[in-house]
Amino acid sequence: MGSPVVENVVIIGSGPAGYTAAIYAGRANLKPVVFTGFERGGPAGGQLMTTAEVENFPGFPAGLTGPELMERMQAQAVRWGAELIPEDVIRVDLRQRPFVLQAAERELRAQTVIIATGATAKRLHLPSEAKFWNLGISACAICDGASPLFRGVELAVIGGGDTACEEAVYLTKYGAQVHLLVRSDRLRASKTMQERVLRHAKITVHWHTEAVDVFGNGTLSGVRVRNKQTQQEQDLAVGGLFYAIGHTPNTDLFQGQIELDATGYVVTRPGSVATSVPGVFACGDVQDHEYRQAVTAAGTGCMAALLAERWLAEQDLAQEFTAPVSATVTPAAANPVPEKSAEFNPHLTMQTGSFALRKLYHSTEKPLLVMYKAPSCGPCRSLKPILEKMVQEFTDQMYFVLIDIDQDPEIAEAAGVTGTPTVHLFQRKERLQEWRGVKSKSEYREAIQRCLAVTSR
Ligand SMILES: Cc1cc2nc3c(=O)[nH]c(=O)nc-3n(C[C@H](O)[C@H](O)[C@H](O)COP(=O)(O)OP(=O)(O)OC[C@H]3O[C@@H](n4cnc5c(N)ncnc54)[C@H](O)[C@@H]3O)c2cc1C
Repeated sequence: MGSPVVENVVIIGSGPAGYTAAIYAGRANLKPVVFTGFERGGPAGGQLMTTAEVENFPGFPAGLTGPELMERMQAQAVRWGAELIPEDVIRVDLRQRPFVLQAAERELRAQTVIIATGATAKRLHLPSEAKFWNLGISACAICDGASPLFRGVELAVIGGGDTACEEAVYLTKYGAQVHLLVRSDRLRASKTMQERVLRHAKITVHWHTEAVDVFGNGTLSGVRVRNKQTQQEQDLAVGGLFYAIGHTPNTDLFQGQIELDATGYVVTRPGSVATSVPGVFACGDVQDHEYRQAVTAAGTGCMAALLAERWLAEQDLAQEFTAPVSATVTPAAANPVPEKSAEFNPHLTMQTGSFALRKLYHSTEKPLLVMYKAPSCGPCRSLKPILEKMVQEFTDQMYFVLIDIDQDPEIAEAAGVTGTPTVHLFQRKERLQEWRGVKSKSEYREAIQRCLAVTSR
């Protein structure tokens, strides 16, 4: 047996930093491999998958949505030969060479590693937070704001920076009134953003205010807040609470193997993206607590790929691949679920819309997997092709129905959907399982296999 393949460069993460590194490494004929991430450090595509409008990325004068921008970057990386693996890296060994990276379904060896794992939204850990997580509390207004739970009710956002302000403005589309809870007497957001918030008729800013706990009956019905100056507490009746309180760098994988600073960010050399381990480079938010922008992440992604290329050449380790540049982007699944509901055809495994769901719920004996998504939900965009691909393993043995909660709010409400993505697995009208958020592919697959095993008995 020959020795296993050693990759030139493996990139961990698929935000602006990871995809830019992939574009540059691809153009250098290094055939980069990208672990896009899945669940552990946020969705594939990174933080911009949870934002509605990106208006400051150069080259798009009219702005575009975060998911659109990330789809474009992904397409460009694929065009230059990057191989995308939709898995989380769960372990790395940077002490041996080649470096070893362990993911859910494979182990890779690499001459160079580019860390582009970004950052994850922080939680407050209020006493009753876990009870209402996804039942009224969310860390992503852009993903969950459109859910029926939040329509026409009062909502609260915690935070005083750009994210909090952006989310408060966004939520005014759905909520009756939005309360912005700010710990100090000022907003840290950009001037333009501050003005939009302070002038908005549907936003009330509560200064010197912190959340103490949350309450409700099944779903969230309020938040107890304390005025930090007077120590007085009061209940704010809200049906939704959104956290926008900052991020933690996704570096737990690298603890003890590369130099991290006191807050967990990767330390890179001044003016460079080289880390304390030669051949390992870090780019984007994982090494930047100052700028944290898509364009700076992309800029450092470029630097990481150029330095990786240089390092491979110096060590005489580069293997060049001259694969033809593909003209088109490969869709994630060969037969994606149609986005709009067509006429119901029971012979198709993939279905869309409430009519198909009602029909199949009442008539089929086969396992029925239902995914609820929202148009602006980035994690939904990552999960949908993964489920589509997985469902193809069970073609004709099951059904998969996609519900857009914006188009079919009644059925989402009847199903108790409080955030997206939510996935339900039914068999013979019985709901066997519910998943909120993105889970590992094996979780969905194993549940379907259990269903099919029962059917065949
Ligand atoms: C709500 C919001 C709005 C924003 N709006 C703007 C804006 O308008 N303009 C702007 O310039 N910036 C904006 N930003 C900031 C911008 O999103 C970030 O600066 C940028 O996404 C950072 O890119 P990144 O590639 O470093 O990391 P991220 O975008 O955080 O991507 C990290 C990637 O790493 C992956 N990952 C993590 N752990 C693992 C693992 N163990 N294995 C495999 N993969 C892993 C994740 O899945 C993800 O793909 C916004 C951020 C937020 C939250």
